[in-house]
Amino acid sequence: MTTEAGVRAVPALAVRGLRKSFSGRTVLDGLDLSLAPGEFLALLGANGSGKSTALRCVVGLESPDGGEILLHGRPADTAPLRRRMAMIFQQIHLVHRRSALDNVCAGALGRLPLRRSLTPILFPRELREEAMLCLDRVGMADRAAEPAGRLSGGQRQRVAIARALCQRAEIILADEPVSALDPAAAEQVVALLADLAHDQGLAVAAVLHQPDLARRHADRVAGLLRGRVLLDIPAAALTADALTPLYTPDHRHATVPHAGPDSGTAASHAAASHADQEP
Ligand SMILES: Nc1ncnc2c1ncn2[C@@H]1O[C@H](COP(=O)(O)OP(=O)(O)OP(=O)(O)O)[C@@H](O)[C@H]1O
Repeated sequence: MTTEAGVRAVPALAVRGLRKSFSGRTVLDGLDLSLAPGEFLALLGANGSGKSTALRCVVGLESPDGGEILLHGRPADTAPLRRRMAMIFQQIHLVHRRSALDNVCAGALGRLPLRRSLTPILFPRELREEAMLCLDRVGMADRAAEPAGRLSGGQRQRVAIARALCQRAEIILADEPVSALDPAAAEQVVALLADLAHDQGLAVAAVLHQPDLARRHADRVAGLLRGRVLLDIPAAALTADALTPLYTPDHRHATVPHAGPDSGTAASHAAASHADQEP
C-alpha cells in the first residue's frame, strides 16, 4: 500500500505464501494477504475455503507449513508480538459466571504479573478503569457488573471486542463474529468493528458470510477459494458477479475480478489445482 506522499507503508499484517495441509490435504495453498492500520478487511469465501485456518495460523493457533506472517514488517514468531493481535470467535469465549468487567480485564492477563492474574479481585484499579473505558467504547458500560452469561449474543460479542481492546491489540481478527447473531445485532457488531478501524486506527479483518455487510462496512474484501486469495477489491466494488467464482462449485476457470496493485494477492492463480473446495 502507498501513502499520499507516495511512500510505501509497512502493513500492520502481511501474510505471504501461507501454506497449511491437514493429513496431506492442502487447505492453504500459498495465501497472500495484507492489512493496513485503520483498515477493515472482510474475508469472504465458501465453507472450507480456508478462512478460519488462515486466521488461526496468523494468531498461532495452528502452525503453518510454510510462508511468512509479518507484523509491521517483523516475523510474528514471539508471544509479545502475537499479543498485539486479538482473535474473536463465533463461539464467544467469555466466563459466563464472571461479570462483563472481569471478562474484559482478562484481556490484559498477558501483560499482568502472574499473581495479579490468578484472581479477578486482584485486578488493579487502573486496569478496571481501563476495562470500563473499553466497555464504554462498545456501548456496554451500563452492563459492566452483569454476569456475561446473562447477556445476549450480540452483547457478549461486544464484550469480547472490549476484551480485545483491553488487550491493547492493534490487530483484531474476527472469525465469523456475527454468524450467530440476529440481523440487527450483526449490523451493530460489524459497524463497531468498522468504527474501531476507522476511529482508532486498528487493523481489523473479519470473516463474514454476509456479502451485504461486507459491502456496507468494510473497506476491502478478500475472497478465498481453495486456500488462495482469488479476489481482493474495494468493498464498494463488490458485485454479485465478483462473488460468483467464490461460491460456484468447481469454478476453476473463473474470470478473476481485478486485484489491486498493492493487494499482493494470488489472483492469477485462480485456476486452483484442487477438484473441490471442500474435499
Ligand atoms: N484441525 C484440522 N484438522 C483437519 N482438517 C482441518 C482442520 N482444520 C480445518 N480443517 C479442514 O480445512 C478445510 C478448511 O477449513 P476452514 O475452517 O479453514 O474453512 P473455512 O473457510 O473457515 O470454512 P467455514 O466457512 O465453513 O468456516 C476444511 O476442509 C476443514 O475440514
